[in-house]
Amino acid sequence: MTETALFRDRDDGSPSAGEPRDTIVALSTAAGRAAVAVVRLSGSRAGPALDAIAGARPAPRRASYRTFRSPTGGEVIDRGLALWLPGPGSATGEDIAELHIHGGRAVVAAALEAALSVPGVRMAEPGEFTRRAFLAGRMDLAEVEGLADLIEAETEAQRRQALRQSSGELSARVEAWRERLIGAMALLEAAIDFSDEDDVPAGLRERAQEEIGRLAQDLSAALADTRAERLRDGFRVALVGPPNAGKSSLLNLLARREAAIVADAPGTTRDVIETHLDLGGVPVIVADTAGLRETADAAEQEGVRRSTLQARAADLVIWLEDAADPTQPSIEASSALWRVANKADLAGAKKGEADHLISVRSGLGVEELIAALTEAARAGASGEAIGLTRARHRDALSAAVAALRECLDHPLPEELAAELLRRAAGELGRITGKVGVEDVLDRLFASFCIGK
Ligand SMILES: Nc1nc2c(c(=O)[nH]1)N(C=O)[C@@H](CNc1ccc(C(=O)N[C@@H](CCC(=O)O)C(=O)O)cc1)CN2
Ligand SMILES: Nc1nc2c(ncn2[C@@H]2O[C@H](COP(=O)(O)OP(=O)(O)OP(=O)(O)O)[C@@H](O)[C@H]2O)c(=O)[nH]1
Ligand SMILES: [Mg+2]
Repeated sequence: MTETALFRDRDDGSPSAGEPRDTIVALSTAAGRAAVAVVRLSGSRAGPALDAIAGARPAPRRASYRTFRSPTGGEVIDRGLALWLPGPGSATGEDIAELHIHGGRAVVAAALEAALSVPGVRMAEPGEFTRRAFLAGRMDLAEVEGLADLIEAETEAQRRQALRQSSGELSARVEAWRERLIGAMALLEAAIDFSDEDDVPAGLRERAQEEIGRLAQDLSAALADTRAERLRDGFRVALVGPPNAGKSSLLNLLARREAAIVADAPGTTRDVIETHLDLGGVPVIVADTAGLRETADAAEQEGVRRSTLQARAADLVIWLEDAADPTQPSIEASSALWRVANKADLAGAKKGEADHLISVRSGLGVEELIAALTEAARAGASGEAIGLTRARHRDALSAAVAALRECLDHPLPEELAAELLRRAAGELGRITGKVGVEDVLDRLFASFCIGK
């Protein structure tokens, strides 16, 4: 039997409850009726459980067709494929057993019950398989986050980014920065060591300072590039403008369904209505909002307030106006704003100062608008280098940059400068989870599905 090096069992052979060395089991495929379901076990009892349920362990990493039986009553539960993936070369680093069964609710329940009847096996908590992979050193924190994003990915560009992060690309980039920091620290320490002597190698301190300057620049550039985070969270577009311009009609056209109520009367929309699009692999969140106007109606006032908030939070504001009745944008947009004139089909319609002239009714100009939106979303949400995908990464990097700037802004003694570099290196270490991250871990793993 394989014991993992990390968690040894008690003398009586049974692991104690609540400790990581418990063997865990969960349904790893989605809950509910399905063609096939996978029940997965990880830990030192995974092998004995497989023996008890499937008769014997198949050869490692070879699917084998078995009859699965209840270890207590011997009743046949189902016939399916068994997998035996001994540690440490498994996803969790521990012994893993998998039962690939038919995905009916009762079959899954019986298979879980069979696994739980084996001593030392308990239900897994959300993310616990992945937590074990992290604890076994098989994945670092940024990779785990990438894996969480991979499971959440809804578009191609998101999937590619998450796969790259889960494969260690962000970690490697952060690690390269950290190594350069350590290099600069070594220069400073050499300067300290030589400071009592006459033959101080020339320019140690200067070389360190130059490298700190370059690092501060590179880290600041990475911090300023928000594209990866936008790809993860979605590129936000707000439809705002005067009442009755056709904002809800445009939203419905983009969503290809009647998501928002359209009516002849101005002031129809009050709540913000969001729809999720996939434009060229980038997730785009389009928000329809209440038409902007002075009003005595309290609900509509609140709608107008929410419109302005949406405009402020958006990566792109589409100011939709009636082509026969142009209105200057009266909104504060923190990013790009396009003027789009709608109802080109009506007499008296002019493009005027608008960037686009469209008709939701006839479809005129809509294709071009969607092409422009796709381009904007692509430009705003995907880059070549793997970027920071979470606020957590940004916070750590900002703190590192602040420490470096302090080094650059004041002529500090080497000892103090080295201390600041150590702090910066520690901040970078938080991204990959080398440094104090317990609270982060609990939150992150709780966000996983059970069985992952
Ligand atoms: N059925 C099934 N499919 C799955 C998973 C799983 O756990 N079960 N995974 C769950 O996440 C992913 C695959 N993850 C895996 C990660 C490592 C190893 C593994 O055994 N690695 C060894 C040996 C590699 C080899 O021999 O080629 C190693 O890296 O040393 C297997 C699966 C996606 N698909
Ligand atoms: N002729 C014409 N009418 C349109 C066009 N687009 C929308 N409409 C009509 O304009 C009216 C208002 O459309 P909505 O989509 O509800 O306008 P809105 O901007 O969401 O209005 P509020 O929610 O009140 O701010 C409806 O009667 C639509 O059918 C268009 O391209 N041409
Ligand atoms: Mg509307």
